[in-house]
Amino acid sequence: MPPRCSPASALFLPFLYPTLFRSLSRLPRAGLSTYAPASTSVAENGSDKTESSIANEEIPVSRLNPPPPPPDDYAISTFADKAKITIIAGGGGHGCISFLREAFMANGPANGGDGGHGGNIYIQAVQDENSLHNLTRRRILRAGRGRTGQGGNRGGARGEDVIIKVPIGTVVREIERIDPMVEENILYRQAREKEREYEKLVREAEAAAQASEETGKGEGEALRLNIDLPDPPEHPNAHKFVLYPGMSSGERRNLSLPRLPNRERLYAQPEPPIHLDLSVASPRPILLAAGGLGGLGNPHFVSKDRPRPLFATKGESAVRMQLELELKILADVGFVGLPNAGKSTLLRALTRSRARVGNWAFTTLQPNIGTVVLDNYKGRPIVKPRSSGVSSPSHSVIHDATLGSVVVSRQPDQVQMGETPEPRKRFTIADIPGLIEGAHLDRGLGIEFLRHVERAGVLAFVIDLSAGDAVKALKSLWTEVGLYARMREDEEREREASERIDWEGDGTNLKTGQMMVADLPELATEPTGLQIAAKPWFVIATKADRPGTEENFNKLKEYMDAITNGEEKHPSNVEHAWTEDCVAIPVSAIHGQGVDRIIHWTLGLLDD
Ligand SMILES: Nc1nc2c(ncn2[C@@H]2O[C@H](COP(=O)(O)OP(=O)(O)OP(=O)(O)O)[C@@H](O)[C@H]2O)c(=O)[nH]1
Ligand SMILES: [Mg+2]
Repeated sequence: MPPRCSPASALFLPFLYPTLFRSLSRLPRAGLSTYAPASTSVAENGSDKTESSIANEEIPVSRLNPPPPPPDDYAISTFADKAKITIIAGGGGHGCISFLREAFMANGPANGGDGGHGGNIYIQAVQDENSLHNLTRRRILRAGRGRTGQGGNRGGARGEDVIIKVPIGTVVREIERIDPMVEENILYRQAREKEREYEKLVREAEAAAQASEETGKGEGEALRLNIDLPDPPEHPNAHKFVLYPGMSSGERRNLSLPRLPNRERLYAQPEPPIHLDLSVASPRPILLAAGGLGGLGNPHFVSKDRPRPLFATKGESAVRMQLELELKILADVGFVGLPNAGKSTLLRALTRSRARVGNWAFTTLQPNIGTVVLDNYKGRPIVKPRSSGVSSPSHSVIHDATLGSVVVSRQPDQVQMGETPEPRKRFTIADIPGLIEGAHLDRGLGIEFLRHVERAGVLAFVIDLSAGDAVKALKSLWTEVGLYARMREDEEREREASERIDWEGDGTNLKTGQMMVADLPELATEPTGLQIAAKPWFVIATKADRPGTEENFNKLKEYMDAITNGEEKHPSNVEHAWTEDCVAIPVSAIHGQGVDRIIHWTLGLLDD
């Protein structure tokens, strides 16, 4: 692998505004070590090349300045961050009707096996997955059905379980559920009601006949025979039985079905609506849909009066659910920037990422994640917690060419024992496709990708100093981010409102169609946009190696200072947004310069 930053590249680096760093008090002195202060200013060089489209022809090809990907590069892996799937748990297998038959034993005892239970559907967040594209292709996932029981008391096999593996950061929402057991329970209650009414009528007729006999009118028998009763209602559970196919019509007429035993599902079906935020790897799969119970074989119904039951029960039908999955990548830092600003180059400079880089807009079409390794994989503690004030100067930042990553390390003799909390060993960065002005109107690639930085602890706005007014660029980026935050808050409120609506009763009252709104606290009235604007943020002013960028940086720095001092409003115009310590850090990602500052500054913000 070529070195991250070739020694020759320093020759091309006239300066990175050394005088401006003094105000960045958070930054350790050691962190400044990779900067090569220069005595000449590029502005003085009088170069008028300030367009972002300037090709980096004079910079040697390296890991940070890779040759452009071929136009027919099909190596881009598929990525999906949204999926709608239907899951169908396995139904239970039917119970078996069978009798032992042996030589000299034509009519042996009942020996039908029970049906197998249906398979369950689980979900699990795992490290190895990073996209939902597999699920978007499958759409319907079914667990295995339980097998029917067999003669000779052999139970049916259990249906196979399905485990849906999703990336960490997936949010699962239930949209619709059809649980046949709930419907069956409602029908059962209605059928029982009818049965009770019928039993009452019979009892009343019996009492009238009894009374007539007692008064000596002798009409009791006649009355009993002439009772004008409706046809007896069907057994409430009749549909749950499988009948012996060889049953004679006489046997069918005299068949009296028993009450079914109360059976609990093997695994408790989670209450609706399911809402999971899988923000950490799940140690065990989480149950989404429980399989149906297997039916009972005919030996379960043997009694003194019924030695040869000619029926068994059917397996339970299983739950079907529609789920919406949304992947919101969980990175510690989110890069937000205009297209071609240099985000992916910066990600390469900070991590071992192989993100695509190209001198045109929308090179990145899907999020890239990189990990900044801080402990050289040796578990050495490295960074003091922020509460101790300014970052310790005892840390040094080096570019580890062998690891290809930036490593921040502390001298072993300076490791202090008993430090709490445990120092961070790595952090992750999400690089998303560029945002353009009007992205909220679906211009460019839209603002949907912002969901991958929505949950980041820190936002880093990557601004190309050679592409015109940096302050304007920052403002327009924040406008898009602010609009996105409001849109998300609106969506969240709508979802919450719809979850509060409950149909009255258990469904028996559906005629009235009355809605009840649960007695919950009032919903917030207006979206504030604070969800994102309250996050700590800073600006990474990149391509600082290009000539004529210092003035632009100066203006940006002034603007950032004004925000910190309260002279300027937060660029998103959101009230109470984070304006504590707004800085702009100039870097030259292509030369790997300034990236150590980003690491230190980020660590400071993350540990806050
Ligand atoms: N001179 C110079 N060029 C840079 C620097 N950083 C990036 N570039 C160049 O800028 C161009 C765009 O870089 P990318 O990293 O692909 O930009 P991006 O922001 O990821 O672009 P999109 O993915 O399209 O949003 C490439 O030609 C890089 O070589 C830098 O610090 N200095
Ligand atoms: Mg990119």
